[in-house]
Amino acid sequence: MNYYEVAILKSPLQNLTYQSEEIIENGSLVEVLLANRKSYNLAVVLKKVDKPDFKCSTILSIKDEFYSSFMLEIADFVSKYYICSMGFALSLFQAFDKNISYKNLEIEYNKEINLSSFQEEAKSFLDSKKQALLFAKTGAGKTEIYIKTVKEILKQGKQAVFLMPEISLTPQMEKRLKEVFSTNVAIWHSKVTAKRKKEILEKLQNGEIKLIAGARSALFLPYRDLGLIIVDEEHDSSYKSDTTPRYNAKDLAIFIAKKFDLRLILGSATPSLNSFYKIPYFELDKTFYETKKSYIFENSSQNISEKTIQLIQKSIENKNQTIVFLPTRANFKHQICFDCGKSVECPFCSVSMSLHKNDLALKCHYCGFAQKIPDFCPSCKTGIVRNHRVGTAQIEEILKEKFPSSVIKRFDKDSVKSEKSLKNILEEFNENKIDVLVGTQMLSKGHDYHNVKLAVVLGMDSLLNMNSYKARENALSLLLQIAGRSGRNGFGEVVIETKNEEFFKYYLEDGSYKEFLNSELEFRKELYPPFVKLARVVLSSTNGLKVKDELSLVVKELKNSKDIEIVGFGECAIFKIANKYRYEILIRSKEVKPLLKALHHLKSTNISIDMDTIY
Ligand SMILES: Nc1ncnc2c1ncn2[C@@H]1O[C@H](COP(=O)(O)OP(=O)(O)OP(=O)(O)O)[C@@H](O)[C@H]1O
Ligand SMILES: [Zn+2]
Repeated sequence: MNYYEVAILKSPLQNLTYQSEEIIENGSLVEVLLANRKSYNLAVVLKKVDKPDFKCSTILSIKDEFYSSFMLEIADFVSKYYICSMGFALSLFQAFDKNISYKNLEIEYNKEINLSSFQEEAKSFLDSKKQALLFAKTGAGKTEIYIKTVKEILKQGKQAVFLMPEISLTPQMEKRLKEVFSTNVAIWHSKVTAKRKKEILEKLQNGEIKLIAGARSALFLPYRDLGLIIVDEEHDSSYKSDTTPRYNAKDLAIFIAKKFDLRLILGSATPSLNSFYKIPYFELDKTFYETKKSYIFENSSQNISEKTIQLIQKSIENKNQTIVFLPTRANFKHQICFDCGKSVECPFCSVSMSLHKNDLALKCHYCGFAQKIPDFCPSCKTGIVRNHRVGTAQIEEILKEKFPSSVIKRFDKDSVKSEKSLKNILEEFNENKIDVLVGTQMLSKGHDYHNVKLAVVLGMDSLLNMNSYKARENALSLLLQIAGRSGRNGFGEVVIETKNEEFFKYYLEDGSYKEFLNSELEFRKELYPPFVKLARVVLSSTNGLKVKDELSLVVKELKNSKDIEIVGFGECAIFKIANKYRYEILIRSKEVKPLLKALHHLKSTNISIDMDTIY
């Protein structure tokens, strides 16, 4: 009899030992039955072990799929670093199929890529390093540099993966990639249909597909011989998963590239401080097309100022396109009573209900609860409720009123619900059928439309004032990214409504993002990443008293752990979500080892751990 340690897929359970008459290779997918359960579970054989001194169940069947040693090593790292079961870590991956064999097909590429001399210089630098950061101004033409590099890697018979924030996987990008790589490229993200995914996996394994362009999950496909990982817009927080394991695909890409000696290119106009500090970079600060940009600052207390409206009007008259950014969706974020001053809160979460006029409803953006718009304040029953902090829907409404004959559309989670609606709206915008597009963060990411000559940025102050060590970095990089959508070919204007003109103006006009990063490094010394490791522990439960007691215990335990420091603990900024009371503890350490040691010790089903938290 043989004995094997196996990881149960999609399960928080620790690894278990099973027996089998057969010799099973490491990484094989098998079927097992869990004690006390009747349903079958998929599991992965990790290694052969000695006969244990307890009785084992037998492995029921061996499947045709397997996980490569490359995958097993990465999953092992994920489970240790991001603190989850091996079963959860392996569940990130798509297994190999034993029945598909690989053919090394020759590929012909028709489209020539001609880089500018500046782009060539950047590329030479990237070629000279195994892992490097392309710190390239918006509109510098990063994509072109990536494409040329990918071509070379594929010519060597290797594969490449090109990660992008999900929203950048637009028809435009797809078209650009297909022009060069035709059937050798596939797009991969969560909304691709199951049928198409199956087809992609097959073709990736038989050698027809050589390049995958995708969201963070594209990192976990069955690559036979990966030669290059590209992480575009590497600063983007959507690379961080918000469910267990809370990995960051960008950081994981760095780990994989270093561990397996692969080429890695991180790219951004506003690189994260971590990458800037750790990875050798090339600064490309020439845009591909001749461009000129002017910044206009407005300090107004209105939702959108008169002057901004006039600029939009001028832009419309000139037949140019405008984008309007603000960080809040819906009509208004807060409803506050005129009389008693209380805000209308979700009954299940400690957050304000947002006003959605279209649906005649107040909605909670955390749990989805919706209710009728109340006529009077629910607290004092008599006061009239006022609206606060304007959102995209309201700005859309204001602009539609002002410019009735123009086409004004909204680009946010409420208006873009499917891949199809995303494609449609971007296509319309590309074809100049939309005059003004009002949207949230989704607007800022990588779009390349040459007729946008005006970008309006609202609500930056609420981002800058957020209670996070990253608030300045997040606000400034977002502003630069949005500004980068305007005037990509020729002249562009950017209007910023803010009470923090000094900060933004300095780095936009006199200083540079690099200067900002350097000043931020000074500010974070000894205290914050990249100089220390930061982890966030969240305890949550519907039983508010019990979870508070548990918090005290965990804090005590952590205080006794060596070489780590508790930065702070208490109620989460949003104390209640979906009826669960939430407490958090922020921990830091100069070294990763003591931090992981302390975190691995914590045992409770109410705990979730966020290593390298981005909050
Ligand atoms: N070598 C080139 N040949 C032809 N066109 C190019 C070349 N380089 C860049 N361009 C064009 O310049 C524009 C900007 O390029 P791209 O979209 O790659 O910029 P980017 O660096 O990704 O910018 P962002 O950071 O704003 O997303 C695009 O329209 C692209 O087609
Ligand atoms: Zn709620």
